[in-house]
Amino acid sequence: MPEFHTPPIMPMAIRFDHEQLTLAPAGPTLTRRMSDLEGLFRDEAARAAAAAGENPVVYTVTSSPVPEANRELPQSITTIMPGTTSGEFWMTKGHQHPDHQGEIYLAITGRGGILMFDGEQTSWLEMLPGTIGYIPPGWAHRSVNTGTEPYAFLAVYPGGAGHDYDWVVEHGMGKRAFRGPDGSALLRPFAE
Ligand SMILES: O=P(O)(O)OC[C@H]1O[C@H](O)[C@H](O)[C@@H](O)[C@@H]1O
Ligand SMILES: [Fe+2]
Repeated sequence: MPEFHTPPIMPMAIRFDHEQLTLAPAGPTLTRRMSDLEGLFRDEAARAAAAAGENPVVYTVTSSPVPEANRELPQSITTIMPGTTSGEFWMTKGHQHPDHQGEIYLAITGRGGILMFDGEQTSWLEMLPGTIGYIPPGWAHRSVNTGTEPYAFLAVYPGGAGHDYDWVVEHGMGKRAFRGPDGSALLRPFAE
């Protein structure tokens, strides 16, 4: 059998803690605060003011030890806090896979959505606990918390796909998700 790592990755069981929203054994984790999201919300001035003030945590990503390497299938739990910035729901940065490969998300808790953009079309998937969202190759993707509790999902993705954040800065995401009058998500044109 070919070996891709030193030491090789061995079969493993990964435990998901539904209360803590953690994986064990654990791999890398990251925390993204408002200061990490420059230029991504419609109201950049409001984002900058929040970053200069309390600088809240917007989301965390905790991974298993499976590496982001070709042919591996790493997993992560992303937890997005509830909130809005000038009415726009809190969200992940969003990225395109430089190597166009698909990805799946499984919603675990809370309420959210996946905004996808292929450069021409926008797609929006409602994500409730138990929903599996499929992201086809070539669709940039951003997750959004549309509820009032933390929204968490499991992602399983090809380890060699990579993360291109500049693509989203260059092309946008087609639409943005705002809190509508009744509290539910209202999609508006990206630049409106
Ligand atoms: O990378 P972001 O756009 O900030 O999204 C946060 C994370 O969401 C999911 O968990 C993906 O599988 C991760 O690869 C990604 O890093
Ligand atoms: Fe991805």
